[in-house]
Amino acid sequence: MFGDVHLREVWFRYARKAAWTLHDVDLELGPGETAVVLGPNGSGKSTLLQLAVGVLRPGRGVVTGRPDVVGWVPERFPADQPFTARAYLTHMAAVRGADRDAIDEWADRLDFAGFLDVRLSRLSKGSAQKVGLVQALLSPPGLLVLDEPWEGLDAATRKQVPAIVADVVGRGGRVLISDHLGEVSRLPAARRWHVRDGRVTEGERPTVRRSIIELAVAAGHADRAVARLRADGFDVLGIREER
Ligand SMILES: Nc1ncnc2c1ncn2[C@@H]1O[C@H](COP(=O)(O)OP(=O)(O)OP(=O)(O)O)[C@@H](O)[C@H]1O
Repeated sequence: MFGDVHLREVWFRYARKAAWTLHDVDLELGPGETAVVLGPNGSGKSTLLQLAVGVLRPGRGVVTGRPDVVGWVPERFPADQPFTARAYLTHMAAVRGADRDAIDEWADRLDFAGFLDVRLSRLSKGSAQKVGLVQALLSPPGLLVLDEPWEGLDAATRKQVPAIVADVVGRGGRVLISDHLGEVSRLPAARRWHVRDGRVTEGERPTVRRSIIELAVAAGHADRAVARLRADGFDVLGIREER
């Protein structure tokens, strides 16, 4: 979990001799940090995210410090597969060495439990996106990459995105999110990376000054306390058990 994910002098193009889609990209994202990637359609936001995930390789430069567990939710979950959501997620949990209970926990949290036994190809776009989100969260990711998470999801799940981000950064993970709907206001403490003309520039760092308060509650009440704090708009940065 330690250290920055670093895109070092990264250049990328989709074909040899084509124009560079991104060039001179030098960015770092540290543990506990969130960055929102902003930019017009076709500017290269998804490309940047896929370079960070490792599904695209830079033409020049290198990405270092990528953690072992990377959760990636592409813009569109590929739902044309002949499995039920549960069979797919069970397989993904086995591949990732994740606890199977995580499937039911996330399905409950995202109000998706009733769809677990439906075939992926029969799910609505919003439900398929939830499967994509759950597979990315089965093992707590050191880097979570969400491509336009607000777009495919229903309103109730959209509201949960900041809490999911808070969970990941609270465990020392990093989160990278693209956003062309202007939903970034839901994440006031996030850094902003602007993609334009193939370059990525950092926006002004958020200036929200925060006070960090540590609380202790009886272990059995932790979930309820966290839910209430989040409902009141507070950032819950982390939860740990007393030894
Ligand atoms: N597989 C590909 N092959 C060739 N060109 C591609 C490919 N994927 C994307 N591009 C091109 O690369 C550029 C950047 O695309 P990208 O999808 O990264 O932009 P984006 O900012 O995420 O766009 P949007 O907001 O519309 O999702 C665009 O000109 C796009 O047409």
